[in-house]
Amino acid sequence: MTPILTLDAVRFGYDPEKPVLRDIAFSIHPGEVVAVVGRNGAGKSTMLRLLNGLLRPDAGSVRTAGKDAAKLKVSEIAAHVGTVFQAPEQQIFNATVQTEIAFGPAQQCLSSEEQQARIDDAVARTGLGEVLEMHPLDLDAAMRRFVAVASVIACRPDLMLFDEAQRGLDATRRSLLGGIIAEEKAAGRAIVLVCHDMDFVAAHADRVLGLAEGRLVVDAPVAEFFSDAAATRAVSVEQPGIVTLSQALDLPVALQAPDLVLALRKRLKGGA
Ligand SMILES: Nc1ncnc2c1ncn2[C@@H]1O[C@H](COP(=O)(O)OP(=O)(O)OP(=O)(O)O)[C@@H](O)[C@H]1O
Repeated sequence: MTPILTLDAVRFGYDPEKPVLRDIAFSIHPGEVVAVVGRNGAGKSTMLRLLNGLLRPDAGSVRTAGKDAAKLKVSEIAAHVGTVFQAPEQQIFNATVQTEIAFGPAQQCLSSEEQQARIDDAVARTGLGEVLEMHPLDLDAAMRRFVAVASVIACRPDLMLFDEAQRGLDATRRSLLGGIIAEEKAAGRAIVLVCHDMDFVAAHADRVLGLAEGRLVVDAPVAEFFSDAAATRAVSVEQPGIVTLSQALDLPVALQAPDLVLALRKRLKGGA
């Protein structure tokens, strides 16, 4: 399968003499949900900015949709890579929720019917139907986040970057965001989550990229990563409670409560 995006031997430093990221190499394929983890300052947000072209590597290459990203403008990369930034107020610039969500599809070569269909779909899936005429910055922080999410999903990019998009959301909205991630994955789009919340990673990611000391020290399927104490230690994250519990019960690694319940039921029936 052709990757959506490939990094090869990427090095970057805000001061080129002091690289924040070194020798970074990985590819992202359609339908993957990839979590980027690591301690504060490990370089996660910097890596996202290399993926969406806001930063350019000092060495190495980024290929986006099969092309050398060095030859693409940020706007050309944005047609393939959409970003929900940590602070949505930094990306929101329209006076109503409706016009904010409509902005992206209007930049694409789409019929007005297709634009409207994408806007309606994004509004319905993010639950913003009641606030379309409001100024996005008059909404609470969680709703503002969903305005940013709706603006990105309405563009249907190949790859979406969510920088701590789950942070501060209540259980209902976390579940709404998780559902959107699953729907986008099912539609063959890829998602990168920069995330400090390991329960969210366990529930929604397929694969983990772990950064430490500016290097990619983990690239593993999520269950394998959380089962490996040395790997979680290397990137300074804790195992989610559900993984600790399944290991304590000597069951296969569960990433969500229903998996654990299933494994327990199987054991009680004498099946495991
Ligand atoms: N605009 C900038 N100019 C100079 N240095 C920066 C800039 N942005 C980040 N840094 C530095 O680069 C390093 C990596 O920062 P980055 O924000 O990418 O880490 P992070 O893993 O996303 O951290 P956090 O988990 O706290 O968000 C840190 O040492 C940070 O201080």
